[in-house]
Amino acid sequence: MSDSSPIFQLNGVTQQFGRLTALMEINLTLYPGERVALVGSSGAGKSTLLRLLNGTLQPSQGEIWALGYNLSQISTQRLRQVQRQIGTVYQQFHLVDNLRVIHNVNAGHLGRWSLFKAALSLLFPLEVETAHQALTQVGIPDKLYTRTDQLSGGQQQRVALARVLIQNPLVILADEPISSLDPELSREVIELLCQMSEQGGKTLVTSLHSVDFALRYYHRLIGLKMGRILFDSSATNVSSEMIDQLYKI
Ligand SMILES: Nc1ncnc2c1ncn2[C@@H]1O[C@H](COP(=O)(O)OP(=O)(O)OP(=O)(O)O)[C@@H](O)[C@H]1O
Repeated sequence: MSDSSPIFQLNGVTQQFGRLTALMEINLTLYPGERVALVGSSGAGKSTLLRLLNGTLQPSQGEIWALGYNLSQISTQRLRQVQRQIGTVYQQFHLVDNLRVIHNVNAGHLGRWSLFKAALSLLFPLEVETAHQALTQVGIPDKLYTRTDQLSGGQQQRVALARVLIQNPLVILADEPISSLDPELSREVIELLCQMSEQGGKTLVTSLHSVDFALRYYHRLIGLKMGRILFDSSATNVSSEMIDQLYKI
């Protein structure tokens, strides 16, 4: 894959859940280093699109290419290799609450570590300095040994970001990463995500309910409405009419 090859390409992708069509005939190309926000009402298909991109969902129709591979035609082993290059951050953090922070951060190594090493690290934490550095980058270095469920929501989302830093993927997908945070923490988390994308040259795709954040921090906005792409535009070209149309019932 050359630097300018698409990182994702979707050709005629439709996603059905029983009789419900969550996404309809999506054609989309995303390039390395792009910062893309997915916006649209609840149920528009944003999370479904992210699950298709990280290969946790297979499309009902169409093709998904990620990092040069057609996801429905590769071996399980190759799929795991591709997925190692795609880090996902979720609204509900997806952390193990009763473990200390260091173990949740070290989960970023899991795609590379053997089962033995992973089990050993639960008893005697490995790569402590690397975990500490990642936590320093997200602003909570002192929480290394705190139990995860003793942290605030904003701090837990930072732990999830530190885990992605450790995973060091080519792509970061973030599914409504700020919906359970207050406006100030939301801004900090979005700024951290953008910083991670910018410093590492990583592609960032984020689903967001806040159009303001999308316009302020992202290069490209994709407006999804009832499973279709209503617009796909640079942030500077998104007009208030386009936003009104997106949220109009
Ligand atoms: N596993 C599933 N089984 C059945 N229906 C599903 C499933 N996942 C999503 N859907 C449906 O697909 C549609 C799109 O859902 P999706 O979660 O992608 O929307 P969204 O834009 O992310 O919404 P929100 O902003 O509320 O998270 C919705 O109608 C949802 O109920």
